[in-house]
Amino acid sequence: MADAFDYVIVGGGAAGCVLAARLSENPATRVCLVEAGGRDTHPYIHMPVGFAKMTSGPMTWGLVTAPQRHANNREIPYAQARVLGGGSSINAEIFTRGHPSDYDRWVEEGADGWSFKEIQKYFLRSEGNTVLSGSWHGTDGPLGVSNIPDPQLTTRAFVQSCQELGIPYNPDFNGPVQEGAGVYQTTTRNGRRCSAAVGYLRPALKRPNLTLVTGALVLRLVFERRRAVGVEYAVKGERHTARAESEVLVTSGAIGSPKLLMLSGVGPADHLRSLGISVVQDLPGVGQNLTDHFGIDIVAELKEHVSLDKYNRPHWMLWAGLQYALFRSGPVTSNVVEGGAFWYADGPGSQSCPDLQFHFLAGAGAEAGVPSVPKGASGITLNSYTLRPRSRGSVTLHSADPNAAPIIDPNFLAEPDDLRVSVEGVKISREIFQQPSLQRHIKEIRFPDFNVRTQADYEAYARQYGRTSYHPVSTCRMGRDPLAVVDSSLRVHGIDGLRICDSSVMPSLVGSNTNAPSIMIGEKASDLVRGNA
Ligand SMILES: Cc1cc2nc3c(=O)[nH]c(=O)nc-3n(C[C@H](O)[C@H](O)[C@H](O)COP(=O)(O)OP(=O)(O)OC[C@H]3O[C@@H](n4cnc5c(N)ncnc54)[C@H](O)[C@@H]3O)c2cc1C
Repeated sequence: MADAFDYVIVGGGAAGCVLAARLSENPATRVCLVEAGGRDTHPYIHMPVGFAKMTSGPMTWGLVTAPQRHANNREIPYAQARVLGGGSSINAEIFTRGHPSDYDRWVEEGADGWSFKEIQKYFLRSEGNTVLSGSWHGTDGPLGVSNIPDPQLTTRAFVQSCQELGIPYNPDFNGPVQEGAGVYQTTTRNGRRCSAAVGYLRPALKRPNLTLVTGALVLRLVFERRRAVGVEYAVKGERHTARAESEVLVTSGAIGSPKLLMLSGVGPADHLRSLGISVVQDLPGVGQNLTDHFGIDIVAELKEHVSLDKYNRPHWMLWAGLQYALFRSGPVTSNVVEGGAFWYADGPGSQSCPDLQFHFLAGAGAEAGVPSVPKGASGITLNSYTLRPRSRGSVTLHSADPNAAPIIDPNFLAEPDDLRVSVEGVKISREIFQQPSLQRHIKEIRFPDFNVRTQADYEAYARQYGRTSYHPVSTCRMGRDPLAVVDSSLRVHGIDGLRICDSSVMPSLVGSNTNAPSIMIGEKASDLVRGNA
């Protein structure tokens, strides 16, 4: 017999953990959270620097893109989390929230009630900032946010180089002004990562009305006529059913959510039929509109060992480990991607808000698939992307087998403007590296090398080296148009008892990293479900 709950939540990622914690606040509500990955016990998750070790391997789904037509037909590694906490357990911990105009645009795109003014309270409710306060910041929320205790020398040089280039210092990217350069705040507390699993779920797990099932791949949603009534999942090959007497809430992320809907018969009818899947609801937008930030890295070799690469050598690694174990300080408290900037491809004033974001990594070769410096040398990396790309891709099914990876086609650089803005990002990155504060540490910019000079060279570089920035969204877009999948209360069009409550519902990509916005969606979803919104 199936276990029965009021709510079954599919996917214990950033948004799913928020929802499970909020809905189980009412002791009379029975909540079940089902996660495909394991518990978040690995030490790399909790040490901020561990991010660099987790962009491939057992805590990811091991995905790659379809050949990217506009990026030299490369099949690009596509890291997405498969562990409790989802992306919030393996991400780079950068805490940014987008620009207020991103949310106001969502309203124009059909998401009534999601203007910045209306959703800001959810950002504030989630945020437990240990440094900043005032009308732009929450201090009491479950999501710990703090400053990087001891930014690397090269990070500080990066922020100064930006200023030398004319990009002003900004101590708070989440305040009234987004533009400028500074050191990111991170989702950490007391020198440890604060994922949604740590901040939200862990304290809630002691509640008897909250059931957590991990290592459980949800195979399909169960429908009675047009109502979702539960889920079928597999643990170690054994099948189980969890019944939802109120609603099924899908929070499987921008890749996992459309995949699960399509496996369950909700999606583009022709595509589903071609795979032998019976159609419950024809929704052509499921899996469409995939949007992601296409990040392009430049890498320099340093004259001396003044970046985190120094700690790749065993004796320094041991030293860093001891410092962290004894004092919770030192390089292990770094999220690696310490520095950042928001700026303009065509110069200040060219847009009403920045159209480029930069990430400075105090090291080289930290992430899977990114070029590095010669073995034994130390390096630094600067990544940039166009904040609001126009290219749209898709997630479709390879087969009706729930264990098969879907076809992920972000369609990077399909739109000429994305290439143009991206190239400006690479040029500005190079200029930042050429300013005095960083120049004094740099031996040689290795990627792009000195052969990259003309516009055509830069375009070729972007096509060859660009990659995911791990921000897929919009594959189950909120809205009213024919390609919208959910309404502004996150209910799936045409189906009862089913909502999608994660990054996949964003009407369009926000101009920043996407963890805090996904957590905000989880917060607002919890109010929509409880009828408090
Ligand atoms: C490597 C990496 C670095 C990033 N860096 C940053 C950063 O520094 N700052 C930032 O703001 N954002 C960052 N992001 C993005 C951010 O983490 C995501 O936007 C956010 O986690 C999305 O939340 P979500 O709840 O929509 O999905 P996720 O957090 O991905 O959660 C989805 C969960 O559902 C589970 N799942 C999927 N399918 C099923 C199924 N069929 N059955 C059961 N469970 C299932 C998955 O295992 C996963 O745990 C990064 C992401 C990654 C992957």
